[in-house]
Amino acid sequence: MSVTADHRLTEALRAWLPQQRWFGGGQPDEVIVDAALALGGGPDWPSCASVYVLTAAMPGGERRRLQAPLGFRPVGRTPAGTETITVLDGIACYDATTDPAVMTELVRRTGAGGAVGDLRFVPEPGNSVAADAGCPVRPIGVEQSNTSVVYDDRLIFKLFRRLHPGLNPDAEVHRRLTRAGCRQVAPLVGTVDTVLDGEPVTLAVLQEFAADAVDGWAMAQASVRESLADPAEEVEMAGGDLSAEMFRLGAAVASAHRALATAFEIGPPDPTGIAGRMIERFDRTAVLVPELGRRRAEFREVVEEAAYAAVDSSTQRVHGDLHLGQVLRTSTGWLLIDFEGEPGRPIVERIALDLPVRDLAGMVRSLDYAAERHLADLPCGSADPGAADRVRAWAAANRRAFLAGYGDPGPEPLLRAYELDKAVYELGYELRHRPSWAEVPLRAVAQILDGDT
Ligand SMILES: Nc1ncnc2c1ncn2[C@@H]1O[C@H](COP(=O)(O)OP(=O)(O)O)[C@@H](O)[C@H]1O
Ligand SMILES: O=P(O)(O)O[C@H]1O[C@H](CO)[C@@H](O[C@H]2O[C@H](CO)[C@@H](O)[C@H](O)[C@H]2O)[C@H](O)[C@H]1O
Repeated sequence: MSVTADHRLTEALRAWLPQQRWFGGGQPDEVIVDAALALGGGPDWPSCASVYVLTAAMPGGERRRLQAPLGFRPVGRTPAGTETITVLDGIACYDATTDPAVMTELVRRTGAGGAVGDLRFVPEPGNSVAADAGCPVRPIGVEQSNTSVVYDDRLIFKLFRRLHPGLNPDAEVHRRLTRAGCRQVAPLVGTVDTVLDGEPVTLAVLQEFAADAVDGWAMAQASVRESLADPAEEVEMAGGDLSAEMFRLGAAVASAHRALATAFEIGPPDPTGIAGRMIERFDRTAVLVPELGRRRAEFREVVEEAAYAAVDSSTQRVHGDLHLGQVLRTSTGWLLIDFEGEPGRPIVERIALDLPVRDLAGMVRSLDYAAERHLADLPCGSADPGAADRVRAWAAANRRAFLAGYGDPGPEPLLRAYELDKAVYELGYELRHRPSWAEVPLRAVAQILDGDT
C-alpha cells in the first residue's frame, strides 16, 4: 500500500500529532517515518495495520521519537469509533489504538510470543496468562501519557508513545521485580520490542490488571472531603480517615525499595551531583518565575545542607515520580505503577541511581496537593474559616502516618531538600500543563524555605 510512506501522510501526521495529549505540546516542523512495522494485512486479517515509528523534528532542534500504530482501510470501512487522520487515494488512515481488532491482536501475540517482521513479542517466562482473539479490549478511559487498553478485565496493555533507545525503565523494573516475586508491582506478562538504529527498544508492556483497584488520589480526595464534614472531630477521628492506609502505603513503598535495591545494583552517595542537579533545575524554573529566583541563596543553603547529610547514604534505583496517582489500592495491598520517572527528563537521568527519599518526598508533596486542591475547589465563600487549617492538619497527619509506615526516612535535611526540589519540578510542570494549579507548588516552596513544615 504505497500511501503508507507518502509525503501527504507525514503532513497529515504533522497536523494530527499536536492534538494528541501524549505528544506533549508544540508544533513539529517535520514528521519523518523511521519505520513502519507491519502487523498484518491480507484476506484473513481484519485490517491492514502497522506500528509507525516517527520522529517529530521540533523547532529549536529537539527530536521526539514516537510510536503511532496506524490502520489503513478503504473509506467507509474503518471500524466504528476510530479517528480518521487522513484519506489518501480512497484509503482512510486511522489511529489503530482505537481499533479493538488491532489491539486485541497485539495483546494475544504478546501473551503467545513470536515475531511478525521486526516486531518481537516476548512473554514473561512462567506466565500462564492466555489471551484469545475472541475477547476484545476496552480503552482504560483515564488521562495518561501513554495509551493503555484493558483486556477481559484481566490484563492491561500499555503502548509507550515516547520511545527511547534501550529497555524502557517501566518494562525493566516490572520484569525484574516480577521475577523477584515483589508483591508491590502488577506482574509483567510480556513485552513488545523492536530494534531501532541497532538498539533494542520497548514498544509496549502487558501486565496483570487489578480490576478492583482504586488509586491513591481518588482515596485522598474522598478522605480530605470527609475531614471537613465534622469540624468538631479530631482529623484522625473523621469518617474517611486515611492514616491507616497511608501507614500501609509507607510500608509498601519500603518493601518496593528493598526489592529494587536487591534486583538492581546499588551505588555510592553522590552529594555534589544531587546538589548540582537540584540547583540546575531551580535555575531553569526561576527563569519562568522571578519570584522564585529571589530565594536562590536560601534554596542553595537547603540543598547544600542536604548534600552534606547524604554522604553516608547509598544510592539505588527508585520509582522517580511517585505520587498518589501512581499507587493503586487493591483488595490485597498497595501496588506501585509507572516506573518511567518524571516525564520530560532525559532517560539517563530517569534511570540514574538516586536516594529512596526522592519517592518519599514525591508522596508527601502529593498529600499537600490533595489538601490544597480541595481547598481551591471549594465554592467561593462556602468554606468555614477553619477549613484551611483542617485540611492542612489532614495532610500533616497523613504525612506522619506514611513516613511512620515507611520506617526510617533518613536524615530530615534530605527529605526537606527533596521536597523542595520536587515542588520546583512541579512548578515547572504546572506552568507547562495546568497554569491554574501553579499556586500549589509555589506556596510549598515558600513554606519549606520559611521552615513552616
Ligand atoms: N496493573 C494495573 N491494574 C489496574 N489499573 C492499572 C494498572 N496499571 C495501570 N492502571 C491504570 O492505568 C492508568 C495509567 O497507567 P500508567 O502506567 O500510569 O500510564 P501512563 O504511563 O500513560 O501515565 C493508571 O492511572 C491506572 O488507573
Ligand atoms: O503521572 P505522570 O507520570 O504523568 O506525572 C506527571 O503528572 C502528574 C499530574 O497528573 C504530576 O503530579 C502532580 O499533580 C498530582 C495531582 O494531579 C499530585 O498528586 C502530584 O503530587 C503532583 O506532583 C507529576 O508531577 C507529573 O510528573
